Amino acid sequence: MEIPYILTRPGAKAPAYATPGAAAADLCAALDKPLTLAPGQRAIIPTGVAVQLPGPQWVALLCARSGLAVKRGLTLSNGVGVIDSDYRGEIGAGVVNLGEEPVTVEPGERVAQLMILPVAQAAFVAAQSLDETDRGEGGFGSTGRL
Ligand SMILES: O=c1ccn([C@H]2C[C@H](O)[C@@H](COP(=O)(O)OP(=O)(O)OP(=O)(O)O)O2)c(=O)[nH]1
Repeated sequence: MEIPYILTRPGAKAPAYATPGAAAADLCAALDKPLTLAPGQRAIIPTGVAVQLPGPQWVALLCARSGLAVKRGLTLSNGVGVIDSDYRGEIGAGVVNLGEEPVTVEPGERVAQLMILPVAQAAFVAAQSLDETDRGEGGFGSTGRL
């Protein structure tokens, strides 16, 4: 499938799959100078990319890059970003430094990855009861640790 995009800032980079067959395309920091986040500090990093999804049956999910998160402590402050199909603005990466050291993001550095997925347009229907399952209401670790 083709996803039209525009670059909204000078120096912005197009979304790009790091390897053929990768599930998500990397987005880069459209910064004009390095940005340093202190431990615990949050920021919105502009990506300089706006996309046009084909319609409401599609969503783009903005996900953390695991290396950045695991090695340097920089992850997405909102967990996963939901990019609605009707959104035409620049995609921003809300980040937080969860580490104990300052983290510097360089201009052009890959900061997040964008995954395109089909999505169900569900109708939520109020009901009197829900059908029974083996799990029932068990959750939050109800099956134990091992
Ligand atoms: O990490 C993100 C998450 C969202 N967005 C953009 C695209 C999305 O379509 C829009 C709104 O996101 P969301 O619905 O999560 O925001 P909200 O906090 O519920 O506010 P809104 O009232 O704008 O829906 O913001 C981003 O650029 N990056």
